Amino acid sequence: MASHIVGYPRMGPKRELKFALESFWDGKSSAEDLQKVAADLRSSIWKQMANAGIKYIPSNTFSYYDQVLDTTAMLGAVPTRYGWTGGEIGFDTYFSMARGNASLPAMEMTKWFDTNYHFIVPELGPDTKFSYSSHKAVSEYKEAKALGINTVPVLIGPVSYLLLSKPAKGVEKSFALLSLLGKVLAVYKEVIAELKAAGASWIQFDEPTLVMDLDSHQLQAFTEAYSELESSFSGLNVLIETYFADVPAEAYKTIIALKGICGFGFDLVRGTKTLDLIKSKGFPSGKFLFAGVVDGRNIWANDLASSLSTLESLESVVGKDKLVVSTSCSLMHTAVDLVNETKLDDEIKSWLAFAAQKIVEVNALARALAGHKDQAFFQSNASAQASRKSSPRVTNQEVQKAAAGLKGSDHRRATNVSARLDAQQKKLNLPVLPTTTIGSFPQTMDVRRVRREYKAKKISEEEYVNAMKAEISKVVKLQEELDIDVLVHGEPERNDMVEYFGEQLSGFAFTVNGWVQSYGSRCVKPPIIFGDVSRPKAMTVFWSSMAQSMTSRPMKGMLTGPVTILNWSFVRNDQPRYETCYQIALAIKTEVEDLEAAGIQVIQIDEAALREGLPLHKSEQAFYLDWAVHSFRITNCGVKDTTQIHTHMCYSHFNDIIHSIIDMDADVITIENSRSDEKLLSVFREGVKYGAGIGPGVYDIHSPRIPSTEEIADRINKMLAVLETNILWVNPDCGLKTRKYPEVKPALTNMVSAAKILRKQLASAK
Ligand SMILES: Nc1nc2c(c(=O)[nH]1)N[C@@H](CNc1ccc(C(=O)N[C@@H](CCC(=O)N[C@@H](CCC(=O)N[C@@H](CCC(=O)O)C(=O)O)C(=O)O)C(=O)O)cc1)CN2
Ligand code: MET
Ligand SMILES: [Zn+2]
Repeated sequence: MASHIVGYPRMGPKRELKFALESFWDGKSSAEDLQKVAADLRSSIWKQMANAGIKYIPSNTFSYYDQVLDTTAMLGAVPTRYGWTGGEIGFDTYFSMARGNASLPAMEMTKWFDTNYHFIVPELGPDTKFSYSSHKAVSEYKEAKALGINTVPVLIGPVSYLLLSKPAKGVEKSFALLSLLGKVLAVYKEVIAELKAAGASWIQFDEPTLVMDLDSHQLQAFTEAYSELESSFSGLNVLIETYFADVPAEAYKTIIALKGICGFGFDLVRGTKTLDLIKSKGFPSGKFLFAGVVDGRNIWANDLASSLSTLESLESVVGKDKLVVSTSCSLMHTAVDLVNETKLDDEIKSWLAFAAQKIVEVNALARALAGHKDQAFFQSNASAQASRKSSPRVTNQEVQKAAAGLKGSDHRRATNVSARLDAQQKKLNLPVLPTTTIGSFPQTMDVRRVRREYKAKKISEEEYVNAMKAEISKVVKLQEELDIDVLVHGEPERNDMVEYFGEQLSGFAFTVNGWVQSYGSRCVKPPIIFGDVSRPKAMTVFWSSMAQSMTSRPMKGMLTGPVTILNWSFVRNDQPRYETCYQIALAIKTEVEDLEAAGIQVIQIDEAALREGLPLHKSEQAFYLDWAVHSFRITNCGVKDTTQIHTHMCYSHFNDIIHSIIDMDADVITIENSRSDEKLLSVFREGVKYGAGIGPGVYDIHSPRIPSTEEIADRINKMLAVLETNILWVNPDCGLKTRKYPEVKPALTNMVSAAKILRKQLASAK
């Protein structure tokens, strides 16, 4: 019985890669320094898996930035504007595509399925030339081999690569990306041949798009692609790996019929219906089933007894020697190693398994199936499962009762939105096209240092509060100078918009090193929701009141909404996600009430991750949207008409969920927009009625580029063409925390100037 790992975190147990990358980007270290850190990380991961007894160890799951970008480099599909002229792609071209350079913006980045990981979107067109231009997969394979470890090189499959691409600028939107399949396959054949020559006996193709609702034409592409590659596969074992959801029945039928494929990997944690499919539709004889029973998306210790019984039930379907124990997806979506957690107590620790521990679980399951069950390991796992089920720390009767009491009511504000906006305007007295920002201001080195020193108890609470007060005052003054209408306090006291709230809520635990890559060198440390959630005391009132006292302009209270806290945390798996979400909603509701009572007139409740949590299968989306939108409304349905509720969302791919956004019934929504303006505005052009306030972002905050007054004015004009003047707000795309002041000041100056130019135009047009 064998064991397999789909992929492994590459940032390192203490984010070694992050620091090496950022130091290289800042010109503080050389390319060789960076390569050395990377090689050390890879070798230690491979050895760790080999020592644990894993049979199929992945390689090429390392990346300097992103695995999709690595594939673009492998295929030589560099957009022409980056000026690459051929040859092996080096750091210059690679990081220019990833991050932009002095003269060019970066390529677009978007969410990897329903995770908080972002990939670089390939830009392709009929003229894209493909050539084998990065031999990374082969060199990593050889590197491991030199260490005595025969790995399974992992490639993003050709069909998923194309389905995740977008037509380049200037190419018809309707361009059939799949028409490039033949050209792409020609490069894959070269890669396969070289891997074979280097000694590879297995290759893994990640084809996660197979879990999406694909049409027959898209499914046909899989048949075409893998038939075309079949002759290259002779002498090789090929695994097609899927993850993140159920594989729909049609897709299952399509792939198990493929010839030349030796094994199929399925996510059996999020894909429980796939398990039924395997049992009911059968599994091709003689092929390997890579059964993903260990959760790669979460930090809970596996319920080994339950996994073992799942695996045993599969043995009779696929045959004892053809069943491989695996992870549900790459472990890059979970934290790295529990060993480095010094602040978690032993009880909670016994409930957890990070990537390093999950490897051991996979192997223990494989050995148990082979008749070598480690009784002591299984026993201690069983007692940990039992302690988690019965621990009084998990249950809070009062919270359970309050959450259960929510049923049956849909929690809506009593007055309709236009009447509320009128009532609010009487108090706020804002100009047309009011200006605001999304919340955070630059997190300077100083701000981070003060927070770090306070956490390490190197400075007193008083010193900390004074430093934060000085920072907030600086941010308030700056906004007044810029003449912004609705102010923010800048969020200097927050490490992260989710972790910050997690740290103050009951039912949450947090890690010291539980980092997960979000994009490039940026990581997040998702809090762990282990029990019923409640709010012991006010979380933001102190800071918001302090900030409001510094200005006569309205100061936005700033909260993270329940759906976003849920989606960006490690969530308990012993109750449905919506139940946890309702509990968080009740906790945020009390905070909203406290802010209102403290005299805060505008409260923003961010739901940045609402879109991201949308289930991958259309059939499950309505249910999710229903409880997610309901959770948001619970937080603010009790406020006065005169209290203005804002919300904010990142990522503008929500034309398909616009009715749910309207149903959130916020007074004002600010939305990321500038990287895809036509897309968002088209929804309104197509006649969707929208009566609440709306601020589509007028400039991209992900880039250091400073937008001119003219281009911002131009953007606002485009918005005015489709939206009523009296509902439009002017704001950036998202928070400013990753930017620097020399970028933020001129950008906001230009934003306010643009708003003023348009106000004049509107006034003279009357
Ligand atoms: N949870 C979440 N998901 C999100 C976003 C978000 O804001 N939050 N935004 C979108 C984009 N994703 C992002 C993800 C991470 C970061 C980001 O800036 N991360 C920081 C870490 C943020 C953090 O928690 N920082 C802590 C701890 C910093 C730290 O490690 N300090 C070191 C020293 C190094 C230093 O201070 O720089 C130490 O204490 O030893 C703090 O500032 O308090 C990073 O990787 O650098 C930004 C955007 C989508 N998903
Ligand atoms: N209020 C938050 C901020 O400005 C919202 C960010 S959405 C990722 O940072
Ligand atoms: Zn945002």
